[in-house]
Amino acid sequence: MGFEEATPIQAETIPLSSEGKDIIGQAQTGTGKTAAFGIPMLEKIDTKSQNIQGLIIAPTRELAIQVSEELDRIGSEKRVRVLSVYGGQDIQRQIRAMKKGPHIIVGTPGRLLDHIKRRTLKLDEVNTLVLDEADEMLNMGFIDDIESILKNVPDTRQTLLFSATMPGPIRKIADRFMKDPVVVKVQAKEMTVENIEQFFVKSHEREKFDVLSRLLNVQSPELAIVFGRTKRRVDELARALEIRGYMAEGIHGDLTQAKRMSVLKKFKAGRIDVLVATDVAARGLDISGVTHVYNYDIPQDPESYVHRIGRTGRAGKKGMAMTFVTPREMNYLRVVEQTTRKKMEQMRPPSSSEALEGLQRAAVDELTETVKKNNLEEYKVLARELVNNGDDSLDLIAAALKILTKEPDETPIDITPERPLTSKKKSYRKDDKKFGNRGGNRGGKSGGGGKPYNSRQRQPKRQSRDS
Ligand SMILES: Nc1ncnc2c1ncn2[C@@H]1O[C@H](COP(=O)(O)OP(=O)(O)OP(=O)(O)O)[C@@H](O)[C@H]1O
Ligand SMILES: [Mg+2]
Repeated sequence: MGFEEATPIQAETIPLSSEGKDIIGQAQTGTGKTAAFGIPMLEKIDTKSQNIQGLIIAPTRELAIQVSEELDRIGSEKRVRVLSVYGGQDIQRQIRAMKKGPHIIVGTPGRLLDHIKRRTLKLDEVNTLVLDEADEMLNMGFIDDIESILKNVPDTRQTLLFSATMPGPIRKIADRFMKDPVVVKVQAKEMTVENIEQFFVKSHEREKFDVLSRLLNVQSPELAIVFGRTKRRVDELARALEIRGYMAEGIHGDLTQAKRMSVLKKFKAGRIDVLVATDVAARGLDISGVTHVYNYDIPQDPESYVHRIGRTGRAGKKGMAMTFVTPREMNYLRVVEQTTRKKMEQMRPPSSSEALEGLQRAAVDELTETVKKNNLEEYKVLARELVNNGDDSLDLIAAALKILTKEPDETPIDITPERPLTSKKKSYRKDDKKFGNRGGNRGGKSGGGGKPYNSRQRQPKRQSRDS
């Protein structure tokens, strides 16, 4: 796969895992945790057997698919069969695939449980279990589902639990499902990746969209993800960006699975370059070329921040993260900073002339790229004619640039305002019930906030992304 050396989390956990130990593994986003649990699991598989020997549970469908693809690649020489099962896909098709004797199953909790109830999934030969993004599954209220699934997995199994964040309540999972786990925490000064430059942009709710447009124009990301708080937000933003001429589409849990997959596919192929998403895309997704992450709405908890911005700056690459914060949410920003132990630098919103300049620079880049490609023969005759006609070549280039420049589109856009997150002081302790607001039927409403960890236990189920 072109890997030259093990990443620290791989170097530390693979030997332990091969000895059969239960492991809680924590390391920053994009540092190869998938292979860290995947390689020893693949090593153990007996390919002569037709039984399922490895089970991986992941919080979202797209992540389940991605993990199964990565394991498939690593295990292809050995001919290990890996199958993903998740909600929104035809269950009969999954049942047929199950009959081909996969060695490893990667699934989302809801669908795994469904198969267990239908008796189409036999887990009694599973010797390795992985909970990827374990803390998120706890947030989403999947712990009872996981418990039910694990009743079907032998107690003698090895259990591995991985995430970039391990908030306190994760202990609950460890106590319930693991045996003397070794905690491996890759030591890092900050919880976020150093290669990601982190900024915040102070902006009033009603100005956010123009600020976003200008930032996109100035920064010209290769691929960008814009995170919004709710599904409605994502729909509105994606449409508004399209109106302004960006190639953008939204992804969230209310779309059909076919749509979710096609949007993601287009994004990976660069046929859209802005993906607007709810937290459904915050965890685990590994998409190369994502250079910028914009938190259009500040995330509701610090872990979500860590994972969202971790969609860029992966495997040693550089990235940039911009978090929009309304004046009333400044408090909240500090809570995030305290958790990540990293200060965000304030960025001034670009002016419209800076935005224009950004677009002009993009035109210059396009022009010089085209010169580099050097297949201009067919145009040189005309070019020579133009120059010989006496027009100044500087004027000619300037005209070409003017035509190439996609001038800023300032079409007025109407985005439904979101209420700001309540400040730490207001919501924490005095009125802890507010945390219950998280989730809601739009996939995470505003409200809630404050202290990140200990308030979690009382939260009701966040809306399922898995159904
Ligand atoms: N040893 C390695 N050397 C180089 N690249 C690697 C190595 N191991 C994994 N990678 C690549 O690094 C990228 C990130 O890996 P992966 O998705 O497993 O990260 P992660 O730690 O699970 O991140 P997240 O916390 O966001 O889920 C992937 O493209 C993966 O193929
Ligand atoms: Mg991962």
